[in-house]
Amino acid sequence: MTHDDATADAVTGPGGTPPGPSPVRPVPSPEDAALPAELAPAARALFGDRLDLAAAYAELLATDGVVRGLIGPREAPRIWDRHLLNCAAVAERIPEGASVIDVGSGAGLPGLVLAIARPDLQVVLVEPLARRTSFLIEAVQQLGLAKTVRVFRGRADEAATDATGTGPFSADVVTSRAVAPLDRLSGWCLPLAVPGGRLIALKGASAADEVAEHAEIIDRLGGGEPSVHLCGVGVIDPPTTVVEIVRERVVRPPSAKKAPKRSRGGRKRAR
Ligand SMILES: C[S@@+](CC[C@H](N)C(=O)[O-])C[C@H]1O[C@@H](n2cnc3c(N)ncnc32)[C@H](O)[C@@H]1O
Repeated sequence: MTHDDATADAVTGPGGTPPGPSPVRPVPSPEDAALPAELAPAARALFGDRLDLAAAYAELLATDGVVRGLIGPREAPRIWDRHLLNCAAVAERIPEGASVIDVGSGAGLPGLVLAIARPDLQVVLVEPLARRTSFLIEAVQQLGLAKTVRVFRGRADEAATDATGTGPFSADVVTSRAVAPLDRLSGWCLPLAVPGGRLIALKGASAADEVAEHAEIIDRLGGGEPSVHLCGVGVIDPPTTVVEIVRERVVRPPSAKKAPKRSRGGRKRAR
């Protein structure tokens, strides 16, 4: 069967698309990732001498990332402002030389962006979906970031325990963007922070409302009082809003609490 035959079948066969103009699917192009002139000062301020590396990542996202369905085709022209700059601004909240775990990295946001902007950081990207971790592993290789970035395939709770045999992971800072509401996110991320370490959750306009709604459960999870900060003020517009929660107390999740001891016969031991 020739290519033309296949096309004809698809159009005219039972259940096929009726004849007419076929939907136009945008073809990803490296030009979509070009840094807009008006954003160049912010990009230079946030990436410094790593701007070329950021540009290489932007191109990967706009081409391979779109083809592999990791970001929508309409996102490609907005990669710099909505993704790279928005994420890079958060670097100002992370101490020099810190270890970072990014939960639910997707295509590397914000974890890979932070690793690009800050070569002093050691970053672990936590992501359960194979299609996404394949992209991340290839991106880390292509961008030459293997010395500072690791990719862990699994959920946050698996990274925090030894569930896969490669953990447990912990870090000074745990980042996350667009993964879950603050209560669930705290339950996943606080166990990954070292005591005294912090969760930095990238949130939009909902930040203050989420804090008010979930402060009590965050306290029960061992988190301190959440604080809201703006990152990149005077550099990007709008600045990035983050919620920070320090892991003040180590609270074991209910699943990790000891089961009641059983006698050899399998019955609960009498007290
Ligand atoms: C909406 S995407 C956001 C991706 C990226 N952070 C961004 O801002 O573009 C949410 C991501 O969280 C991941 N995810 C969902 N549940 C998770 C969990 N329990 N632990 C780690 N990642 C999770 C999903 O696989 C998905 O890649």
